[in-house]
Amino acid sequence: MLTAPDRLILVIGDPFVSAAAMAAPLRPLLPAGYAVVEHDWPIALEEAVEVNRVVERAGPDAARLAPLPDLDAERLAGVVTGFHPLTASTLSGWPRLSFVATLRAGTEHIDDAELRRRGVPLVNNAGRNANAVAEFTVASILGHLRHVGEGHHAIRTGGWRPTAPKRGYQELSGATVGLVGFGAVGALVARRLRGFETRVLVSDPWADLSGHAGVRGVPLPELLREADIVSLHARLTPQTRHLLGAAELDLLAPHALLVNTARAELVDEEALVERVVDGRIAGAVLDVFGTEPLPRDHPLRVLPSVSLSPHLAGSTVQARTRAPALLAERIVAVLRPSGSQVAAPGGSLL
Ligand SMILES: NC(=O)C1=CN([C@@H]2O[C@H](COP(=O)(O)OP(=O)(O)OC[C@H]3O[C@@H](n4cnc5c(N)ncnc54)[C@H](O)[C@@H]3O)[C@@H](O)[C@H]2O)C=CC1
Ligand SMILES: O=C(O)C(=O)COP(=O)(O)O
Repeated sequence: MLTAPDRLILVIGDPFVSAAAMAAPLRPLLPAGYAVVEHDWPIALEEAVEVNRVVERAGPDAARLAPLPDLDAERLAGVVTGFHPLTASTLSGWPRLSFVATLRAGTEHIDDAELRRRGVPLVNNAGRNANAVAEFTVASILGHLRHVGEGHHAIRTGGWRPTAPKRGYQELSGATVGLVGFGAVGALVARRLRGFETRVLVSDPWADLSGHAGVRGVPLPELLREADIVSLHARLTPQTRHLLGAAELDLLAPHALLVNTARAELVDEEALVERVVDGRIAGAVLDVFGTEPLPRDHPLRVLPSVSLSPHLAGSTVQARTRAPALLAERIVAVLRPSGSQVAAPGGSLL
């Protein structure tokens, strides 16, 4: 006889990945007695991005939230969200949660203090698009050094070779690259760089560098002084905001290139612009900005020594396809009975 499932899992999709795509790999892995309720976040991509920027800066309570379905809270065992924020007040209406999960690696959009207090594990999706970001980082460094964008633009606008670049066309091989942050993305960037015969310096107070051949851990000031290319891969937290302020930027060599595919607020953007304008820093490669989309009259738009991309580093077909399956495995590990991998109470599994 068929009985109604007594435990529900709410899956909240977003404009990047639908609830159906998120739920598909999870459903067949769930133990008996669980049912999935799919709910799409009915807002446009632009607004979703804006809500998430607000959340990353100010925490989930600052977001404008779309209403979630009215479910029997006593039966709600888990919630899976993409970028949709989950505030303390939303979570407090669900007293029987066994887990909360997000398709993202970052968990800024979830009030984890509330979960920690209740001992509910928060499952995140570390590394879901790390390869996408790592490849993009290396590609945009190479593109910048060889002026690929300018060449393309020159041909598109009826010309041929672009105006000769000030420092000529540079090779990556032989350069000293400094990675600030050595988590999922930073470690992969180091691996991808190995084939280019670069010297790699790392500054990350918490990373274990053993097992990573060819990288040397150094204090941040040393990295900033020595690197030809500094690439940022730390997460944005209150502690890492303006990790590179004016004083740190002044340690960079005059020929140095600053690369940021992580978060704009890791750097004092105004101080960076000033230094690129007056030539104290040779150039920058930026995928992330204090305001996105970048305002039309922003000085970065016209600086010749800066290569820009519209927050694209993590967006690949492979990353989006891989993420729901990767997360489903991680959720099921939390739901499994004792003896299997279980997150620390209130902690993140990964
Ligand atoms: N542009 C894009 O499309 C995307 C950007 N990102 C960004 O890429 C960055 C890296 O992401 P993941 O590698 O997944 O993060 P992760 O959490 O795996 O690694 C971050 C690392 O930063 C380190 N860290 C913390 N404080 C530090 C400090 N003061 N100095 C140096 N290192 C410090 C941590 O120890 C950790 O190893 C994040 O900012 C993330 O938001 C991620 C995905 C897409
Ligand atoms: O910055 C982006 O575009 C991201 O995709 C961040 O996602 P994450 O939290 O690293 O999974």
